[in-house]
Amino acid sequence: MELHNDPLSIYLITFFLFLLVLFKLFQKQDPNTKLPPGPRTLPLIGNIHQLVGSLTHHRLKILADKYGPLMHLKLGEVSNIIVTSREMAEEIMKTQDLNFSDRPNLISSRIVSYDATSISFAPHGDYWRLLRKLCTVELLTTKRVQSFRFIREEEVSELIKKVSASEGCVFNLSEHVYPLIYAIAARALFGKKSRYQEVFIKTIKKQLSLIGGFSVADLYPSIGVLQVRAKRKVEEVHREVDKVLQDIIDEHKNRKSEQRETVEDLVDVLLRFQSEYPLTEDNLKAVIQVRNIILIDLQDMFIGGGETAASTVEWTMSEMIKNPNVMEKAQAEVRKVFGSKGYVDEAELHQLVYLKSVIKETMRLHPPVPLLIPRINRERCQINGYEIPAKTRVIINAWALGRNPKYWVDAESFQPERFLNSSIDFKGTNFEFIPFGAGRRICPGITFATPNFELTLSRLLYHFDWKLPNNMKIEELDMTESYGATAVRKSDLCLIPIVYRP
Ligand code: HEM
Repeated sequence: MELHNDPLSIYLITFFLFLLVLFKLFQKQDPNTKLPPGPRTLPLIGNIHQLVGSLTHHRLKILADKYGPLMHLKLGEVSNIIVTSREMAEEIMKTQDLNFSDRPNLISSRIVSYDATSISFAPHGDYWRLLRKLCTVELLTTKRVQSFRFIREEEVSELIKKVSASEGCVFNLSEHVYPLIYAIAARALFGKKSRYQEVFIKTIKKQLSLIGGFSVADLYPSIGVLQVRAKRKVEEVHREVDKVLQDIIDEHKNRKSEQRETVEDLVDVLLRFQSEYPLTEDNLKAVIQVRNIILIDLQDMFIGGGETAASTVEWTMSEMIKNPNVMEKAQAEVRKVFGSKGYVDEAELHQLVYLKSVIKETMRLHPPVPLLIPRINRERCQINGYEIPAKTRVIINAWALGRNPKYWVDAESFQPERFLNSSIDFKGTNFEFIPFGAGRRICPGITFATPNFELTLSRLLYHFDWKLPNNMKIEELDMTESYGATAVRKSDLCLIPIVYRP
């Protein structure tokens, strides 16, 4: 055809071939080509725009349905790998767990965790091992958790009194459950008479709201101005928390022996640990760290123990209201087990097999920390044939795993029966169900959290029948989640209690 002889056509074809060669060359040289698949990135923002519009864990699930269970997303300047299958989660948290045991160096976590010296944010290594050991042999042992039984029983009794006083009226359960769980954590940490309890709760909550979600400064670590601004904001709140923590520690240190309580609180344990810690002169760094251990563990325990357990109580009650047959069965079980005693205590909680399944089912659909805590890999590695460069952020979507129809029959429906006679548990070995994470960095607070929500729920079920207010239909109960580090209910759960009189 004449086209061949037309100079413009020749020019266009040559130009096109040139582009093709360039593209191929670019493809060969680009190390990103072996990254897991993901949506195309835009200059500067990468894939940030794809996360806008709804909650991050929801958006990530939609994207993973399209691009696969190991997906690459560039958020700002930072490469992220999003994990959404049981197999990939196992690869990260079991097979290659050691390599993936570090946490990213986020600006907020650096500041709130005393330059990443908390258990949650410390890099994997000797120092972190020391903190974990402190948890497993001192702070969060079954024996220690049992020693706080009287605190839980007293605090839950207070709640029950308040609910009874509101019989037949609308009772805002959310407004009471959060302070209850915080009060239990605070008493376990500081002892009964801490005048700092309320101010501590307030400042920690302010801090929590700052560290939730993605911060722009963390997405653009090379832009100094952003770092400075973010740092200033977080530091301001952190200074308040630091002051309260220091006051609490000083108060404990200065307490005379007759003022001490019979049961050691966790600050006492930490202080004792400090005095037992071998402090040598040439180990000044360790002295600073030991001070940090005390300060930071208080925060870890408090943040970990508060919001998460309270949201579990709130979601479990919400799901039971939405599924009245489940509520009836759970109530029948609690009333049968404790009927002869006439009250609920911790001694027989292990008998509540059905309620435990209800709690598991709630955590499957509403894991309190839906994206766990991000990790990074120390060394470059391969997963499923894909290349993962060193220091890539890894986000595991526990929320999506819990709703994947590949692992769960009728995945979106609330069926606690699926956990009856099943060995599936949240202890980190079933990677489709990991509300507490898994591997080396699994939550060390499971033993502390469990009696908090089990006792609260069983008493709420034993003493009351529950109704929705204003003739609301169960389909009308709003189940929207709010945005933040933890997936709590967006609207408060308000119900009408009717006292159960056997
Ligand atoms: C329903 C209650 C709770 C849930 C759902 C929960 C969930 C989690 C999750 C998902 C992680 C990250 C695990 C990972 O990276 O694989 C974590 C870590 C952690 N949790 Fe919890 N948690 C709860 C209660 C508690 C309690 C009561 C405490 C302390 C008293 C606590 C202390 C911690 C600490 C210190 C870490 C950091 C562990 C590390 O990085 O080595 N948590 N938790």
